[in-house]
Amino acid sequence: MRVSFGDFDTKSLSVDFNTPSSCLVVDSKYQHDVTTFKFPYKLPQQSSMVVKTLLAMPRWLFLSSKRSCSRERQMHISSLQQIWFACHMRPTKLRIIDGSNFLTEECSRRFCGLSSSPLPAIRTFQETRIFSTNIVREEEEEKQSNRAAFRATPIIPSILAYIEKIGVGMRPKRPKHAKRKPRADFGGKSETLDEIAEADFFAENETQHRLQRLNKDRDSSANVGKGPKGTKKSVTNNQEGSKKRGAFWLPPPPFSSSLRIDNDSLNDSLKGRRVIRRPVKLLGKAGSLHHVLPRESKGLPEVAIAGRSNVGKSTLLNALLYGNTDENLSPRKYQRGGTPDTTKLPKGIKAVTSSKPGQTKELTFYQLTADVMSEDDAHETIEEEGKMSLLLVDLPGYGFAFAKEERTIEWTNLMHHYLLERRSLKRILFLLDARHGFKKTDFDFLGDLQDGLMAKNNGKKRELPPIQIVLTKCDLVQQTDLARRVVIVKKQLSDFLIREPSSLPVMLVSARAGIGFNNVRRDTPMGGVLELQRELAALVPKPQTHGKKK
Ligand SMILES: Nc1nc2c(ncn2[C@@H]2O[C@H](COP(=O)(O)OP(=O)(O)OP(=O)(O)O)[C@@H](O)[C@H]2O)c(=O)[nH]1
Ligand SMILES: [Mg+2]
Repeated sequence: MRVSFGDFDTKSLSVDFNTPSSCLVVDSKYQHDVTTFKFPYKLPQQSSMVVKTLLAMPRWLFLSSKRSCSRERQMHISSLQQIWFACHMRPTKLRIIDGSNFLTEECSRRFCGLSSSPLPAIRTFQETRIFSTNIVREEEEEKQSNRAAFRATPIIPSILAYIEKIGVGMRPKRPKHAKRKPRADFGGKSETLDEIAEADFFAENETQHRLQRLNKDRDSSANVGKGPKGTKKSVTNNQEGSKKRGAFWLPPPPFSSSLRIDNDSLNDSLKGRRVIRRPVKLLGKAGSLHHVLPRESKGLPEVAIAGRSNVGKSTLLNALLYGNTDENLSPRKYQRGGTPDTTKLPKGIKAVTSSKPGQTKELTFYQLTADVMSEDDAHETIEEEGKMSLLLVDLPGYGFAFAKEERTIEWTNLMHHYLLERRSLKRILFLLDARHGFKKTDFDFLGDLQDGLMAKNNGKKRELPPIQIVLTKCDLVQQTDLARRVVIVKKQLSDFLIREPSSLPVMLVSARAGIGFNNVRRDTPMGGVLELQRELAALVPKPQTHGKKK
């Protein structure tokens, strides 16, 4: 009996399949090729050579796969299974194993009880089957113990309170007959300090605009607008206005489209200034080391969004740039989940997202710029005082992707080069699916980066930019589980990194369009995106303002 570790591509077909084997382990990254292109479509026209090799195929086929494989992928697998049965003289057992541990010599030991010595130990089919039953049991036990360990993780009250405050994650179900909590009154007293500040901001902002309009319409000498009486009345009206809007939120510059900075908590150098956002600019794309990356600039900090394929990188990028709204939602829903940001999207400037892993195949650079203008006392813009810019970089994913292997190698090399060499890179947002946390591929990726850094260092001290963990798809996880996940992820990261991990907080987001509002909490439309915007805005250098107004 022999074990073959097959790639299933044409080259290894000739190598592996010419020697009859009893077990074949297939790497999941080739499944796409196998099932879509090679077998189902080419088989009828194939020469007898392929049929011969198929007949010589093993009795056991191990297809590695994600547990939650997509329907499309399940169909591929089942079509392969049918062909397998059709072409095989003997019944073949097909098992789908978790994609994280395969194609290693270890795999042969674990699944078939074969040694990894040059010639695998001879075992009968029967023995292998018995062994594999044990393994199924072991796997099940391992899963259960993992689940138990997760449940046993303590929930830290401050983390849970933060999660509830920003409104991400699924809230615990209300018992059937329990009383519904009264809804927050947006115009009235808000729950947190931030919300009060935001409510005041909108109320005041609108008052000022209204007064400006009034002033223009009427005679400029009229006593309208600045009197305490007039202001009071307008504020009440505006509170009703913000009530109608359904929700309010205040993205920091440069994420906001038009903002007058009156708030004391913001940087002093911006106080009394107006920030006007320009349309997002696509600075460039690069898919391999042969392509030229956009030039680095001193005052232009960069933030890279990295993570496994399909973890939600591009969706998060769009949410950061444009808010997590969806124009396709019905007007009512749009209004409810909407944001004050009315930036019109220029064509081609939104990152393409897909449920199929491997959608983004190039590093894509999006530049966000906002002009800082000074204003006179009547709130009329006078002159430009500077710019605030940030570069957000959408990276392709690692792990399984629907793409040719050469292509994935190219983009992985480029990603490593970019992350290790780029000096203006100020932060790596390391995205993890909140349902799964760290997976083996994540550690592999981080490990490769650390190795690359050590090899490059040659005695000189250079470090990776701070890595900030962002848990995505939080809308699919219970809030208590999110709190546990934060604790586990933090510990895993500090255990893994050679250096001390940065003290940056773990961010929680739910970036899917329209989601943060309807599914999560009525008064927080952003599903954690706003918090991340605030975190990133702190990286942007404030312009040196030299206006008349100080
Ligand atoms: N429920 C939910 N789904 C999300 C969220 N973020 C992303 N998704 C979905 O996840 C899928 C993948 O999203 P992408 O943004 O394309 O993922 P990616 O990491 O850019 O993937 P690649 O470009 O292939 O590396 C899409 O179907 C999104 O709608 C989220 O916060 N909640
Ligand atoms: Mg993408």
